[in-house]
Amino acid sequence: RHVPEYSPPILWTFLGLYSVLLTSMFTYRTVLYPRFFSSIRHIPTPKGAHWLLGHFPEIFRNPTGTPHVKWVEELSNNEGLIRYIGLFGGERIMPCNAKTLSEVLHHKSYQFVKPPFMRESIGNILGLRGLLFAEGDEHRHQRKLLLPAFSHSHIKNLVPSFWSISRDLAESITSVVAAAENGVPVIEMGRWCSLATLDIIGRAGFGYEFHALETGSEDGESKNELAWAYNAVFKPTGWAKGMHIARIIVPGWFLASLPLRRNKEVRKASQTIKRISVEIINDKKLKLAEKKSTGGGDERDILSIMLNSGNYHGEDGVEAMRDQMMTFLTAGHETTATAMMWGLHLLSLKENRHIQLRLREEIRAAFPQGIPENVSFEQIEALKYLRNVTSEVLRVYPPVLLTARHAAEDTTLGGQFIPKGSHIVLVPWAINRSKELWGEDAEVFRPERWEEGQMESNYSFMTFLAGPRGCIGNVFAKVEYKCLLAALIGRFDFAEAVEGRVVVIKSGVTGKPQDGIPLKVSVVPGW
Ligand code: HEM
Repeated sequence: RHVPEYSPPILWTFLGLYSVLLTSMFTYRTVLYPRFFSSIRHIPTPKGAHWLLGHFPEIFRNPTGTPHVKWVEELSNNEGLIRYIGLFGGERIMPCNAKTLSEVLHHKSYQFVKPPFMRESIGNILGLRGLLFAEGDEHRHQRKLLLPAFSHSHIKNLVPSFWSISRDLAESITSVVAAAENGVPVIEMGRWCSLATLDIIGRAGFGYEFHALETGSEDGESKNELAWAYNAVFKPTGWAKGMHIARIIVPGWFLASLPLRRNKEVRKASQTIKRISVEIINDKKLKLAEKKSTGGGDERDILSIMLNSGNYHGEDGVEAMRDQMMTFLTAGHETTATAMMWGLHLLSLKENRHIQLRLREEIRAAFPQGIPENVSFEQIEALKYLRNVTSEVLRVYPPVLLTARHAAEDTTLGGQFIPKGSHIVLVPWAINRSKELWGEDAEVFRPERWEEGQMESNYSFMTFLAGPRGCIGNVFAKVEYKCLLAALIGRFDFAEAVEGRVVVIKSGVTGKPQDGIPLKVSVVPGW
């Protein structure tokens, strides 16, 4: 006022003050708060966090989950919680003993909810109104309704479907091997496994035939629209990681609206999955009406249960059922296909050759007449080595490497105060490979450990998580997996296409091997 020639215009004053304020806030949030003020700063934190980028560079450089395995080891006296720092001071809490895991997964499972970023990133594919994203009473209600589709007695009835598709898979691969002109062919098995698990969830989950295997060409490509859509979404690319980082700075809705090729692909895939889900619902309605008119029986697949419950009315009901179908289609097929990829990879390694041979011996001894037309639940369950191999693959390579939760209210974990809004990271990969829980050879693929009853508690094996929000398809998946593996290992020998190839995990919704699983496949005569 007194010396106007030295006073900046009001706009500059405002912008200057605003910049000072923003810089102070940013410095406080990213540098000062996590070090000096955060109420969770005393939780053991791995060394080496960058002042601005936290542990992010280490997470970014390494395959998903591997820094977490190291931290669990380094901070072994951590009282069940480890804190690490993401980009710009974002704190993450990782529960890592039975007590804290049981609190998050069991006793307080509705206080630790699915975080908003998960809805934004995968909701469009996994169905926002389905079981995976439902919370509180809505979740309890949906889970109770759907449980009969996963009861022991129902899973037993599904074994013939699991087996017949496993046989179809073996026959398809046999044709590819037979058509090969130059010796032992190299086949990318991942695509084939994905087609088989899609057919299984179609038939066993919804009473619907996708015919994905039938339309598979020699390289495992399928003309099936749904198989295409899932392949587009789940193919392991660096994109998922890139989007994850970008989401820290830019809102998810904005990223999704950018005119990028990947966004267009995902949008098209999501529309295809939605359209086909509605077609299946309409088809099922007709079938159920026909059955009712002929006095037909009580169907227990996921879709029939929903339709018969009387809970889903009108257009809104169709939308809710469609989302549920998307949840089961996605959660129930890519996970098992990923586990199959790792299983075949592990068994094809030279150092695991004896395991593959012993497994084949067990399968052939149980079915000496050759690949059977049908098998029963009891026959599959009687194969003890198959059970050990399956459990060990699922331990060493859990398809869901890590997942997240968000504290919906102020709460505690292991006696430590956890403020509302805290980010929780659950890392099956790190728990399943913890030396404290599994011994010095935790990283080694050794099926025999399951005979020794080595599992310390239900919280040592986190592949399916646990508690009310653990995988509802746990038993379904294990039996399905055993059928697929038995049919393939019974008939074929698998060897690495390139001996000693380093297989890198690419993490998307599931942690898949980058570049798939190309294997030398040959038929072992006599089965
Ligand atoms: C090897 C195969 C499988 C693995 C490793 C697996 C793993 C998991 C994991 C880790 C979760 C918890 C995710 C989270 O809360 O963040 C989950 C949830 C779920 N899974 Fe699976 N899954 C498999 C197969 C299946 C199958 C075959 C089905 C269905 C037929 C299925 C259906 C579901 C559903 C509906 C949920 C949500 C449960 C809830 O929130 O109540 N999964 N699965």
